[in-house]
Amino acid sequence: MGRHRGAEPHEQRRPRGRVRAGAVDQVEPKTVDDGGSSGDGDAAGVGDAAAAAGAAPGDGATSPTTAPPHPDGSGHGAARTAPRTGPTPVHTPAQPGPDAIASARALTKVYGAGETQVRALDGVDVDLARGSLTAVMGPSGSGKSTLMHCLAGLDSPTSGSVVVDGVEISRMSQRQLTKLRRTRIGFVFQAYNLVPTLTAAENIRLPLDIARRPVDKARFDAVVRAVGLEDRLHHRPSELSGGQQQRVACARALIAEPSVVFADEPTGNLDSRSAAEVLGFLRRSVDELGHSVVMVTHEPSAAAYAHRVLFLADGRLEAELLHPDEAGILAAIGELSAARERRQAGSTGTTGAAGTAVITPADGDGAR
Ligand SMILES: Nc1ncnc2c1ncn2[C@@H]1O[C@H](COP(=O)(O)OP(=O)(O)OP(=O)(O)O)[C@@H](O)[C@H]1O
Repeated sequence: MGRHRGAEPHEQRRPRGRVRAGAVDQVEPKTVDDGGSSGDGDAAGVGDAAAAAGAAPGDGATSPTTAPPHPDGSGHGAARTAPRTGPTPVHTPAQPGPDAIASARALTKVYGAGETQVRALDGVDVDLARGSLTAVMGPSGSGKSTLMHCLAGLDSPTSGSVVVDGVEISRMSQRQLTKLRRTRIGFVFQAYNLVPTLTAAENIRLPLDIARRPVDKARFDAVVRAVGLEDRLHHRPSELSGGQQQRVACARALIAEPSVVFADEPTGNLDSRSAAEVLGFLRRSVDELGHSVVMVTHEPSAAAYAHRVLFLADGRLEAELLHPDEAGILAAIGELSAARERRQAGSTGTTGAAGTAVITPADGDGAR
């Protein structure tokens, strides 16, 4: 996946400080079996419709503003006053507070059994703030998608609890989870998952149509305006660029006013300009429309749009970074990776490169 070099998301102020990461003991074997995983097809109320191929960027569509206004941690445009810090351990209270839109406690997910067993999540405690954009990063196989799927009710945890908007979902039946996803959760996937035979407007309305809920015209117009698709509403996905298709998917995720939107690599298929448009929209949907968004990404430039970045490694929450910018995220990835290498070298008794690793996105730690 190429790196995005879109519009600078915000004023850059590089965080400083040392990593005080939590323990990450070892790399688990990465084995894929059929764990009855995610994606039961109704996530966005549209099944798993094949995405139309993204067309070239720069097609003249109305572009949403590309830069988030104030990614300062306050989330609502206040002047940044707090000094920035580097990544720090994640301290999660015993009970989720009212500000949490989604929470996990002791969240564990084990796939398979015996020698092929994989502990994809290993006791994750986290609160995701209401009215905030949270990015989840980590090396490939660290458990990002599994965490998102468990939080979104797409996958069932092996143990632990998940609360979404005040409702405990980890022991819900499939029927209850389906209803929850339709009513409280919005999804944006890397592959757009638009229905190719429907127009943009019909795709946006689909979750409401499936739920047999009326379309509030004012809400529809506001969402369409926010994603800048007023002049593309009657086009089918194949007539839209990749960025436009993903903006349709974002509008579809938001039309039903979900409690929280989960976005899995939403810019993974996009060029830098389209990525900036989509990320700018996701950020504005939080800052201006009051939504809550959780986004899995490998891209430091994408994570820089978030209020908070969570770093996963080996199924555990390793650290978090508040008030992130791209340089600070890159620095954090390097520090966390070096700390892991030091721990591994310590546990195996080897010496040498530990502590000297320089990790770039292309190295696959935090970015593919
Ligand atoms: N259905 C499954 N069956 C068996 N193992 C699985 C399954 N789904 C995920 N895993 C394993 O769980 C671990 C975490 O996977 P997950 O997809 O959550 O990681 P990720 O951080 O999202 O990775 P990537 O960045 O590569 O998408 C990996 O070792 C993966 O191989």
